[in-house]
Amino acid sequence: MGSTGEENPAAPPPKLPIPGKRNILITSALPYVNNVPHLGNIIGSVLSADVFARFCRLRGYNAIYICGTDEYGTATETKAMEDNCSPKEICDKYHVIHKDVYKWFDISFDNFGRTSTPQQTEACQAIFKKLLDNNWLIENTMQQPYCDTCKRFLADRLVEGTCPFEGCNYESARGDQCENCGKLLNATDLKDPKCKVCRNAPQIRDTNHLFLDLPALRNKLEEYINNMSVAGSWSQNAIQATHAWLKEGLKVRCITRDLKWGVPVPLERFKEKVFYVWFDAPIGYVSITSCYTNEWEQWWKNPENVELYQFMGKDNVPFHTVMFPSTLLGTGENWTLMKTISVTEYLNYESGKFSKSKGIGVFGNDAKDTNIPVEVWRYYLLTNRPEVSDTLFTWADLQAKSNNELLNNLGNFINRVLSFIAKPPGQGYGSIVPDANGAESHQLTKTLAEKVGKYVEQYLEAMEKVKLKQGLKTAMSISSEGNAYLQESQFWKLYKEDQPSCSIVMRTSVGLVHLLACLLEPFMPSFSVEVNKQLNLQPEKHISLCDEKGDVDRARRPWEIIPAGHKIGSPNPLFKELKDDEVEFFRSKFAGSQADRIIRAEAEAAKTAEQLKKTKISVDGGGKKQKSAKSTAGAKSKTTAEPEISIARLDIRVGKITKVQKHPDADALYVEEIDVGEVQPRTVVSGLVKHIPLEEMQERMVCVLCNLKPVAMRGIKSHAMVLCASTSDNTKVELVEPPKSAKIGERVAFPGFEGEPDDVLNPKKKVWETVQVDLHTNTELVACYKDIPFTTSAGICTVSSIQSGSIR
Ligand SMILES: Nc1ncnc2c1ncn2[C@@H]1O[C@H](COP(=O)(O)OP(=O)(O)OP(=O)(O)O)[C@@H](O)[C@H]1O
Repeated sequence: MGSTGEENPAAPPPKLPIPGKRNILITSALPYVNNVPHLGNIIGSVLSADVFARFCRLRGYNAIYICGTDEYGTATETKAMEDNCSPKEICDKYHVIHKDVYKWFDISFDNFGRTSTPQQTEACQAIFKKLLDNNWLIENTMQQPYCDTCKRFLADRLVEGTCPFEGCNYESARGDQCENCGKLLNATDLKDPKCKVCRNAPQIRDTNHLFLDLPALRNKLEEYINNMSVAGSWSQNAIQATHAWLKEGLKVRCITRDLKWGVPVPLERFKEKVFYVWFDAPIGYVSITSCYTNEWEQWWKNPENVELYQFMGKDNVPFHTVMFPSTLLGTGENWTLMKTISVTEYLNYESGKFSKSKGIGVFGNDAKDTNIPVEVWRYYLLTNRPEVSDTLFTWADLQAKSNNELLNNLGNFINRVLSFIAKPPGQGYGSIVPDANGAESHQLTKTLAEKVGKYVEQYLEAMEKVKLKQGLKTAMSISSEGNAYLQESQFWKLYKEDQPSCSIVMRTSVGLVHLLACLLEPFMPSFSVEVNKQLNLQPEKHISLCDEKGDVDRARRPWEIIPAGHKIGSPNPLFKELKDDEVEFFRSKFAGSQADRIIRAEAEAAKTAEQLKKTKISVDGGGKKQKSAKSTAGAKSKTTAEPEISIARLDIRVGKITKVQKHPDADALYVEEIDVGEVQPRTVVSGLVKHIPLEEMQERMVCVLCNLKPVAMRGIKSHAMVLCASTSDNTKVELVEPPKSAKIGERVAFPGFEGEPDDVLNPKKKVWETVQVDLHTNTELVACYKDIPFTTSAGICTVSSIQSGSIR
């Protein structure tokens, strides 16, 4: 395989294994591309692997961390079909979203790639050919639903029907699994099956597929599992899940699919098929490494010198302990097989499960929007990492941990130390770290140093075994010890009564501050950067945890960590209190599904707009006719006649789309900037993605209804509406177009219906809804209100092909 050639020339050269060093290759389960990752996904894979990668780098190991989006397969094809775009477009969009979320979470990948690359095709096909040459593949005929209308075989999840299990009989069971009873299914078992796309009943047809002969590979596989699970100290949950598979008896596993979006099977008679996503996804680790360096084989075909650590949630285990190793073993090549697997159980959300498909829980982008700093998020997720059993995310727990552990313990310790040192001479040390003569014989300090030494040992032991939660807890204990030490020493009294002892306490404490910044760096890198800034230490001076450099020994003599005479920077509080009302706000904001939240947000926005309007009316006391009618005298206004409902009350203007893009959170919507003759263009959201290609929207002249009440659509406020004609069945939609030479911003006229438009149409009066009934195109393709054409200074407005359509 070659390199992508896309490497950034300014980036450091890719790391390669170094003889004699510990070379550690770290991967986290490739997140599936079709959605935004939630906090469960983040702690289950990328964040956990990131902590370990950062720890390895601190230890001076030669480590790289590889991940990327898993892009092929049915789920992407289905999502693309739903969104009326290509699978590639779905992948491009979500790859960027994933990348941004992980960037915000400070995930330190050496390469975050993707699986839809030529390198992936090359890697998969090469491995496949080896398996074929070595006779580990079997061809079998399967029966699969085929849709005559859609002219294709249907993936299991594209078939819906009644669950065949007695007592369930759920009518919308998916071909791969029944959501109601949770049982795994074969699409052919469903009663009354239907194609999910066209709702026709599929037929069952024969189709040939290739299978990996796992039973024949069993001996090789078991030898690997037995040796490596001990050598790599696999976690109990990984061992259990693997043995459950072995116990069920290894069966041949199908590695091909009748799909288009995937790596093509390089055999003439299979040329219409692609590899199954679980065959190709783990090979993604290899191909993404090959995009990082041409010398990828030094990492992947070098088991003597490289240790492979893989991180994932529990549902991914058998694919990494059985399927992927069997695939690699079957090639007969000298692959670096997984040494250690770190598996999480599930993080659940408040009272239920995180769900991508149902949109339940807090998602990567939501975390950012809360303004709770990333270090708090990382800390909370890691203290709550589901290492041995499922754990629960609750807002109350996040608040308690943030306030009690980060603010009151860690933040408090650091701030007390640095603020005291920063005080002017006479009250403190004028920011200069004092000396610590006699620290070895200062009893309180000696006792503290012994405890800290032990904690550091325990921290290292836990982290080496990937017991991340334990590592974090141990590091935090050092902060508690620090607080107790400060308290016991009564340093504020010592300052007045025993200056040498006070200096010892302060220099030891500032050493602990630096040690904490180091030990906690894998968990909260942004916190460590800030502490080092407040300590006025350059990042390169950061203490490492290398045995060779003697750093671990130094941790046992904390007064030696920061030299006397060093000038610290300005101390600032590191954490903020999370208040009850904030937490309550988040809890209700993120309750229910994402869809519920959008509805709630829109209702909220409408309410606020209504209130604002009322406020404005009473403040400026009139001017325009609508306002004055209401504001002149409360009771009187009730009797004022509502102006007659006609097109004259609508403010339809000629506009030009100056910019258009897809809505970041809604696949059916565009977000446009439209010039309607005002100082600023208006932002308008339109549901036209399925009907008009993006490039055809660009620079188009349009008719824009400008006095609808602004409304938020999936988080973006739309300040007008683009008028379109549609056929009665809504299958075709076209823009209502003014003549090219019409003036941007001019009001579209309807001769005979003159008059000033309403400032803003009151939704309660249903003006728009009433007028809309009479908006249509005629047989000449002219846009009309009743039978009066939409008229501009340059002529009438038309549509391109829809006759007698309705306009809205
Ligand atoms: N609630 C959770 N807690 C911890 N880890 C999780 C949770 N949900 C998923 N994971 C893990 O997150 C990683 C990435 O998941 P992935 O993107 O494949 O999607 P998924 O949530 O498993 O859903 P799907 O496979 O339906 O797309 C996997 O290793 C998975 O095991």
